[in-house]
Amino acid sequence: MITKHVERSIPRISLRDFDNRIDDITAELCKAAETDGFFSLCDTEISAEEIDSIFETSESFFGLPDNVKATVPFTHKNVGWEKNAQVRPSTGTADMKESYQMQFGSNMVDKWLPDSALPGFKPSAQTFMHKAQSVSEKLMRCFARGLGFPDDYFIAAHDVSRANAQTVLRFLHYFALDPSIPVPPDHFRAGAHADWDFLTLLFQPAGSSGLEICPGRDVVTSFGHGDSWTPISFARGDIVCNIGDLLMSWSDDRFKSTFHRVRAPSEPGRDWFGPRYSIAFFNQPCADAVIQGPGRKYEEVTGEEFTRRAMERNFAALRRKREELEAKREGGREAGGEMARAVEASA
Ligand SMILES: O=C(O)CCC(=O)C(=O)O
Ligand SMILES: [Fe+2]
Repeated sequence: MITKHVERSIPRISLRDFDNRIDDITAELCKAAETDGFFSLCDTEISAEEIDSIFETSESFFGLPDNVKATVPFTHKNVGWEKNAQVRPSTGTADMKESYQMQFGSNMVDKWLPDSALPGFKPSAQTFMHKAQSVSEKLMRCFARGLGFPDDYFIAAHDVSRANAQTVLRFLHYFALDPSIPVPPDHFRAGAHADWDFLTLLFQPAGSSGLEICPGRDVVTSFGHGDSWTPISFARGDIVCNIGDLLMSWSDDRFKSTFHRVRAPSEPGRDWFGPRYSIAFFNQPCADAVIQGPGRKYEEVTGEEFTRRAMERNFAALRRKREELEAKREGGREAGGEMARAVEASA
């Protein structure tokens, strides 16, 4: 599919003087959530230097040999390391990346490398997770207010001090590509998807390009997206945030969980072909959190059930995509056969 690029700008929201400005910030956040579902944050408690430093930590992890990273493999508890293994239903092909996911709770047992493998890694990752959680809790307070819930309603549902917390910090490394070898059009660094968490915080070194968004989704139960994409750039030290399917559902579809992707570089001279690093913090509900919007549009579900259904929808969409690709390949083989017969007949 040919990409149509559309200029849009996402709002930049300052968290300066948060306690005194909470109502103004709430209004800005809700407006952003109701439109494109993406916004960037500045003046947070995470400094640009802290973001630089966590990228050094992430690069040191990815610099380890694969056989060391493979000692903490990805599991269905949504933690651990994977490489070339995440297939998106939108593409049917694996993202060109590796990633390592960490959590706060008991799912991380045996999923941290020993300190001798990467001295200081675990405490620096955990310190950063707590800072990202603290920024997230400010946003949760505002979104609760905006929806008419008590201020600490979403914070309690995402309590990372509980053993059944599911919130994730994800380090991502998209591989360097050779500019002389064109990437097929259906291959992406990260294929189009919507996040199924409550709210995602994204960090990038300034100047890394590739992230694109495609707003326009009306209901959380639909899987499709349009074809008008907008590139998003990051100012140094800013955090780009997006609403996930869980908050879209919890707001009765008022706040939008928007499709996004990371395009592969395609034009030497314009695009960056070197490695790309990013960090995502996914706010996931505790397994026993009870989820229902103020207007009760969707039936009440637990955090565990919501996640299970989101994964099921994802796998069903992936199955459909695989069948579609298989049918195309069969069609291609048959058309190829017809062509061969036609050539034979005309020879
Ligand atoms: O790397 C990025 O910029 C985006 C990553 C992302 O969307 C994800 O992992 O869900
Ligand atoms: Fe995402």
